[in-house]
Amino acid sequence: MAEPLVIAVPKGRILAEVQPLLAAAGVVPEAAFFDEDSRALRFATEDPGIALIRVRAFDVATFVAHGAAQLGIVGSDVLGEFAYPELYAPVDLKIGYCRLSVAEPKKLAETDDPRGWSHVRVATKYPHLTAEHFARRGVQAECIKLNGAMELAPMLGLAPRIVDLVSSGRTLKENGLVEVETIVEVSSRLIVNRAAMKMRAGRVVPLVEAFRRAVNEKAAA
Ligand SMILES: Nc1ncnc2c1ncn2[C@@H]1O[C@H](COP(=O)(O)OP(=O)(O)OP(=O)(O)O)[C@@H](O)[C@H]1O
Ligand SMILES: O=P(O)(O)OC[C@H]1O[C@H](OP(=O)(O)OP(=O)(O)O)[C@H](O)[C@@H]1O
Repeated sequence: MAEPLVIAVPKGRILAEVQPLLAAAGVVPEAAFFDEDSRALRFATEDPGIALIRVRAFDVATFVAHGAAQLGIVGSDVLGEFAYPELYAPVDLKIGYCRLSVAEPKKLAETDDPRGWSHVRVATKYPHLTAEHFARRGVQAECIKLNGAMELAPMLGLAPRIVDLVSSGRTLKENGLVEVETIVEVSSRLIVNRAAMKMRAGRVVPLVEAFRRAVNEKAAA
């Protein structure tokens, strides 16, 4: 029998929204998959032809781009940051809604005018998307790469501004920051390795269609 298809799923915040979608697409993982205390990383499903792996959000794209997993679920922020040509993103899963924004301390925003910026120093997990955004605006961006807790950067003098994901705005508010510019709206996507889409079309295409149907049914409900 052929090796099972591997679907890479992010652990952390999107997982709760992914679970009903997997079920609606007919992917039923073993119980340990839903157990946060499980240390396992690879999980069987009811279909011996499909396995799941649970990895960090940024690593989903890497596993799928290199063909170590054939499909994955990942935010469009991560896709934009890496821009892997090996990835095809056929379905917007309509979960994980947020936006990538520029933020700065409330006090600075009172007098600041983003239209006047010629150079900015920002702390971010997204140096490529940030540099692209500012380059389009003719602003030179100096990015300091962090992997989390960007909100600390302005108050500790690491960088006066940050570029981070915003949803409710609560994290910014609780850290004395305000949003001054939206870079891009974000949602999660189903991604597929382009070679797997061709070579294993018989298994991959029906699975992609099952996810597409699951999203449409949820939207219609
Ligand atoms: N506040 C949010 N609301 C909705 N979706 C979000 C939010 N924050 C992040 N996301 C989505 O979830 C994905 C994972 O988020 P994030 O990188 O914050 O997770 P994490 O669990 O901290 O990951 P890691 O620990 O691997 O760095 C993001 O790529 C984005 O697409
Ligand atoms: O506008 P809000 O609703 O407050 O959401 C924004 C926060 O969500 C994300 O972090 P997450 O909670 O995933 O934790 P992280 O710091 O581990 O990335 C993001 O990096 C912000 O910090």
